[in-house]
Amino acid sequence: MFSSSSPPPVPLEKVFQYIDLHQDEFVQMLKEWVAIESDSVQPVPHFRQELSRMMAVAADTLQRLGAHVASVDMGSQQLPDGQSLPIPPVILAELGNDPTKATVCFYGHLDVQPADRADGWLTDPYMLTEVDGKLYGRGATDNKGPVLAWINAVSAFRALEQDLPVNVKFIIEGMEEAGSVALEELMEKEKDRFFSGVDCVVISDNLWISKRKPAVTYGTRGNSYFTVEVKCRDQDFHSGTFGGILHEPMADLVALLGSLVDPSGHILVPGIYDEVAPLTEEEVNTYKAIDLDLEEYRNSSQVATFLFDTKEEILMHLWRYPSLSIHGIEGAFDEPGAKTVIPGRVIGKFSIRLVPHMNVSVVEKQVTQHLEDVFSKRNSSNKMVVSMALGLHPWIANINNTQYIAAKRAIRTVFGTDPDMIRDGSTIPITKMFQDIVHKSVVMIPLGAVDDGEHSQNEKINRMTTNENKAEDICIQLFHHSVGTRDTSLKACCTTFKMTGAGSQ
Ligand SMILES: Cn1cncc1C[C@H](NC(=O)CCN)C(=O)O
Ligand SMILES: [Zn+2]
Ligand SMILES: [Zn+2]
Repeated sequence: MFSSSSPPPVPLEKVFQYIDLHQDEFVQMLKEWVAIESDSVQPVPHFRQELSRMMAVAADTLQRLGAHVASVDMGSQQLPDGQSLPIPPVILAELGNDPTKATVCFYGHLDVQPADRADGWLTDPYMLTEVDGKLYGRGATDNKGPVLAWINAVSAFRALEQDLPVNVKFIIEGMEEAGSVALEELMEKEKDRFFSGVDCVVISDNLWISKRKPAVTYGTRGNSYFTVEVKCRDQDFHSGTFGGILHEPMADLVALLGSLVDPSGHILVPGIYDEVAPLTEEEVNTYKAIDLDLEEYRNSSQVATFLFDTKEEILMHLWRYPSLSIHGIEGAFDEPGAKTVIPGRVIGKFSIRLVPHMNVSVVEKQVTQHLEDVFSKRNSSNKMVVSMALGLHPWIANINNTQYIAAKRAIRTVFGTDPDMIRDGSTIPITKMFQDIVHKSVVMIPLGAVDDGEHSQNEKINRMTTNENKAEDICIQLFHHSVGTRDTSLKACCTTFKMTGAGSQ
């Protein structure tokens, strides 16, 4: 239980001032972190070296803060082609272990999506560049900026020799963008060790849905990621000397991929909607309350027309219905020019975003069965292999949990408004592990803006969160807010930090 307006336990003005004065240093640090090409998606040794350098830099930063830091060796990853690559260590760091204080555990990741200037970046993706208060660079918003924001907030207290109102733990990984490889084993191992005593888990790895209104996130979709290989032989063919007498792998694959979803976005895999949670009227009302300007959303995403016309339908199809996306074809000819090849072996990649109460292994069976049915009707002599490369569960939180009440109160303090209670269509694999393995509930406090361009070209984070009511003023930014319920008696630690790099303009 909370007292509704207990004053913050430390004089926060000094902390805010410190943050304002040191923001250029924080941006400089982000620049150094962005310069590290910690790409976990492309499985090549160079990037894995960059990843371990990234984790070492972060471990060092936390150590200098006075944290007790462990870098946990995660072994190596076996790739389908037989190659083995090192997995970057996971950082487990602790600062403070006062049994009278609540313990907040922050999760973040320091790996990034691939980025290549040639993909259409206006600036070097690994060189943080500020334009009009926007800090462009790969990982700026996903997730290096937010991780640093949390570290900066702690460092402000340390620099001012102010007692932190909570104990803080950090778990920081380097494989999130690759599906958090091997993380589950670590969570099992640490559930009664590192995570014991944790009162609340906070993740800042998603975006607001609005440009104006801050948000708290209570659900994410899961993901089942499939590869479907169609093979005639390992080498390509000349289409002049073989075209006309072969079952072509690409033709099979295009038909298979074409059988997955209809033009309205409806997934064609039989049974796939069977377990989707039924929609209640009460739930529809929650979408009505969300601040989403469809016109602005369309414009900022540069999409002329979405599949749906209303805010409620759009939100439901992002958050509470599954979706199927086709990602690419390995082995296909994808260069400019008119090469006359018949690829001998191709691998299609697609994924289905999962929602409550869909089950990963049921979906795996349904998809495999569907593809086998479609393939067998083609009477192709090629070989088809379907496999599910990732199976990540959907997550939904109970928004009546104490940390949601705390998060709302923190946002009200900083922004003078209640947050939108949102879900997110993407997946943060660790969240469900916190729920199912460690039995800790998670609150997500997004720090990024709706137009930050996660995973896209010209990813950015804003230097400042601008509160509309305060126009050009430097606005207060939410960093960290926590409520401890360590004893049966109420213990509310309401702490609000300012930071650089949060929110939206
Ligand atoms: C790697 N991977 C494969 N399937 C799902 C993922 C995670 C990835 N996570 C995010 O983007 C977090 C967004 N803040 C995603 O949802 O695509
Ligand atoms: Zn992320
Ligand atoms: Zn990401």
